[in-house]
Amino acid sequence: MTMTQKIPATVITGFLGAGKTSLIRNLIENANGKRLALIINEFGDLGVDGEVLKGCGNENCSEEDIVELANGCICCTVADDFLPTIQSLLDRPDRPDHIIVETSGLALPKPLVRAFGWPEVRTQVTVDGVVTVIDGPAYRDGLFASNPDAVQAQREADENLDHDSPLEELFEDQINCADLVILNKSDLLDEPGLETATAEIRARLRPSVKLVKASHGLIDSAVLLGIGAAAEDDLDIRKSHHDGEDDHEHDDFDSFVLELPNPTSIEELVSKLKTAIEDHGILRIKGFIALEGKDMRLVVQGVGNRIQHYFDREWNTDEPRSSRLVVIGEHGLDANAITRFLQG
Ligand SMILES: Nc1nc2c(ncn2[C@@H]2O[C@H](COP(=O)(O)OP(=O)(O)OP(=O)(O)O)[C@@H](O)[C@H]2O)c(=O)[nH]1
Repeated sequence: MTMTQKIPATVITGFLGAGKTSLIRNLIENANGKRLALIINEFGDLGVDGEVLKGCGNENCSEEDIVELANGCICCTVADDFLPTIQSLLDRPDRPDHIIVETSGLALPKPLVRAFGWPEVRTQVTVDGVVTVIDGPAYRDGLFASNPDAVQAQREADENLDHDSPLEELFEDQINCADLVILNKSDLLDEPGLETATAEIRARLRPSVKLVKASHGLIDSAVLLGIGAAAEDDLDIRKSHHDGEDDHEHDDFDSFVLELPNPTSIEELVSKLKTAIEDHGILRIKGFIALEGKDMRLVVQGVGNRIQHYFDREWNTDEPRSSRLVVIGEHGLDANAITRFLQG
């Protein structure tokens, strides 16, 4: 009797805008004939990542193979969202060769990996590897480091406090869970910057964890897939700040969707967005813009103060030509002020 082989699944994690979607897009295009199924979880409900990936139009991964989970962070909705989704992929007559799960940039990977250990899943699927994508320039600029002054002040006020910043905690949870870490956006770091970042990150990883550099998520699929970690079996070595907690919240972060009047100039739009990002400490901004007089849809991607934009396709006749952006930042983001400024 032959045993049915478990389907390998790769969990892709990494902070907002680190390059997870770019990595997956590249993987789809270089899958060497493997049929991939994607489960995409995004913070903010515009579904930008799903749209970008569906835009690939690749036979290794058709639109039906892409499932979007938009009800909040996957780590909090595993039972309601993730498990039924995995089950429905497994019930298909044409099962995928490999499942890729893109978590939202704010998700803790460990609760998701734990879900793969649930009895109904573990007999059929195994976590081939947890891949953590790091935004190189954001790391260099200290986004994930705790603020030493603030920590000292807290320590003096109460020595029992958890001293880490929310961004640092999340970063640590994401790298602690990894089997493979990708230092992405290498093109934006100089050689000494790359060396420093590599050495510092290396020192924080378990010895068995591989660290590779990449630009635009370009990684050989042979490095990415086939790690064979069975991560669901060794959760204990993957330390989390939330170990022992039944539940956790994402209330360190806020997000909202903003509708803009359709702009007439890309340059003006980008300059306004940059001002808003700087004035309000926005971490991530992305969405679709209907530029006046253009039949193409404009995709806007902002990570920190870096903004990219490109036309991806013509507007469909049955969709409203409107301009909508999702805005994400740390808790306390002033949605009203940002909206007033960008709509004005
Ligand atoms: N210069 C440079 N830009 C990159 C690189 N990788 C990704 N980007 C850009 O960074 C932005 C965010 O990339 P995504 O792949 O959408 O990042 P993500 O991690 O999926 O983002 P979220 O799903 O919002 O967390 C896009 O504008 C990308 O084109 C890179 O290696 N170098």
